[in-house]
Amino acid sequence: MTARNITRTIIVETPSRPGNLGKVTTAIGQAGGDIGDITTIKIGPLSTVRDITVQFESDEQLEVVVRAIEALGGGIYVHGVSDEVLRAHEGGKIRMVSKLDIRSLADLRRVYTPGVADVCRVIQEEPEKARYYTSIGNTVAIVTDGTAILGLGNIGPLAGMPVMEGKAALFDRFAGISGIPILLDTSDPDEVVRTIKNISHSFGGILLEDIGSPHCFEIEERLKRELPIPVMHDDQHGTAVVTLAAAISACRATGIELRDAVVGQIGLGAAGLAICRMFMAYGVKEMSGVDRQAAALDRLRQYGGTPLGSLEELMEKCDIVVATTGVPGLIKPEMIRQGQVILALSNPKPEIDPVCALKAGAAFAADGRSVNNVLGFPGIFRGVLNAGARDITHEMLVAAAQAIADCTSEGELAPHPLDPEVHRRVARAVEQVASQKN
Ligand SMILES: NC(=O)C1=CN([C@@H]2O[C@H](COP(=O)(O)OP(=O)(O)OC[C@H]3O[C@@H](n4cnc5c(N)ncnc54)[C@H](O)[C@@H]3O)[C@@H](O)[C@H]2O)C=CC1
Ligand SMILES: CC(=O)C(=O)O
Ligand SMILES: [Mg+2]
Repeated sequence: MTARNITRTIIVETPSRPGNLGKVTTAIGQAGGDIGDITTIKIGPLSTVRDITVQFESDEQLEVVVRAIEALGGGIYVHGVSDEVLRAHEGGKIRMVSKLDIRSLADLRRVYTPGVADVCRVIQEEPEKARYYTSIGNTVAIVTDGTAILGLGNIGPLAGMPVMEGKAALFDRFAGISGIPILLDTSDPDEVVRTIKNISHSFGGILLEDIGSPHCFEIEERLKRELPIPVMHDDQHGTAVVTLAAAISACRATGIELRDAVVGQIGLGAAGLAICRMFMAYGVKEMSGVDRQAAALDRLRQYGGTPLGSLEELMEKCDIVVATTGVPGLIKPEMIRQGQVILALSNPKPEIDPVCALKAGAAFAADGRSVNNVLGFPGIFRGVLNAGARDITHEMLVAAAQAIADCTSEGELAPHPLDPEVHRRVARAVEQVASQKN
C-alpha cells in the first residue's frame, strides 16, 4: 500500500498503576507511531481508559502499533481504533447561518422583501454603503485551483476543499471573518484572474490558497494591481510572515544577528520564494537556495539570492535552513550542523522531524505544524478589513511578523496558535500600519 499520513485514535485500557501509560507510549513509539494528544476518558480504581491520537505512515504501521500494544499483556487492552479526523469532516466543517431570527411575518418583511428593497436602493445610490449594510466587508474568498494542496501536490480543487474549509474555520475562530471557499476548475492565469474579478464584488478580500508556482506569482500580482480590495496568497506571504517571526525569535535566543546570518532555503516555490523576498527586504544579506527546477533557481537569482550546487552544500554552509519542498524526510540527521536553526515547514510531514533535528545537533528546530501561516492570515485580514485598506503591503506583513515574534516566549520559535492574543496583536499591528497609510 502507498505510504500516506493517517491519524487515528487508539482507545487503550491499562491497569490503574503507575508505569502502564509509559509502557504503551514506548510500544507506540518503537513501532513507529507519532503520538499527538492523550486524553483520559475514565479513571477507575482498577483500570484507566485513554484516547491516544497517533499519526502513521500507512495502514500497515497502524496494525503493527496495535499489535505491539496488545503484546504488552498485563491487563493492557486496545478497545478500538477510531478515525476521528474523518468523523470530524462528515458533512463538512462550515456552514452559512443567519444572524437574524426569522419568526414573525414582520421579521420576514424586514429581512426579505419588501423591506430589503430599501436597502438595495441605498446601496444603488451609494455603493460604498454595501460595506455597512451587507456582510461583504467581513467576508473573504478562499480561492484555490488545487495545484499545490499542502505538500500533497496537484490533487485538484475538489480534493483540496477540506483544507479550504479548514482555513474558513480558522478565519471564523481567530478573526471573526466569514471565509467562503471557491474551487476553480482552471489554472490558466487569464481565466483565474477574470473569474476572481467577476466574483470579487461579493468579498472584502481575497485569500489565494494552495495555488502552485510559478503561476501563483502572476495571478497574485495581477489581482493586487487590478482589484480595489486586499489580496494575499497565503502560501507566499502568510508563510513568509511566520517564518520571519520564527527566525527573529531563534536569533534572539541564540544571539545571532539575523541580518548577518547565512540563510539557506530548500524549495523555492510559492512559500520559498516569498520567504526569500521577505528576508531580503528585512535586511538579511545572504540568502542561498536549492530547488530541483532551474526556473526556480533563476527566480532566486533575480531576487538577489545565490543558488547552491547541492542540498549537502547548503546544509554545510547555512546558519538558518528553511525547507518548503513538500518532500518528507528530505533532510537527513547527518546533514545537520551543530547549532543550526532548522525550519522544516512542509505539511503534512516535514523535511525532518524537529526532535530528530535537535538530537542531531540543531539549536532550534520546528515543523510546519508550529511555524504555520495560521498565525498570520486571520489577523492580517482582520487588520486590513478593520482599516478598510485596499491592499496588503510589505510594511503590514513585517508588522505582523514582529507582532508574532513579540508574542513568542523565550526558547520557543512560535506562539501557541490557539492563543487569541496573538491574532489580536497581529490584527492591531496590521491595522495600525494600514491606518497610517489611509
Ligand atoms: N508551514 C506553513 O505554514 C506552510 C507550509 N507550506 C508547505 O511548503 C511546501 C511547498 O508549498 P508551496 O511552496 O506552496 O509549493 P510549490 O509547489 O510552489 O513549491 C515547492 C517547491 O519545492 C521544490 N522541490 C520539490 N522537491 C524538491 C527537492 N527534492 N529538492 C529541492 N526542491 C524541491 C519544487 O521544485 C518547488 O519549486 C508544502 O509542503 C506546504 O505544505 C506552504 C505554505 C505554508
Ligand atoms: C499551511 C499551509 O497553508 C500549507 O501547508 O499549504
Ligand atoms: Mg497552503
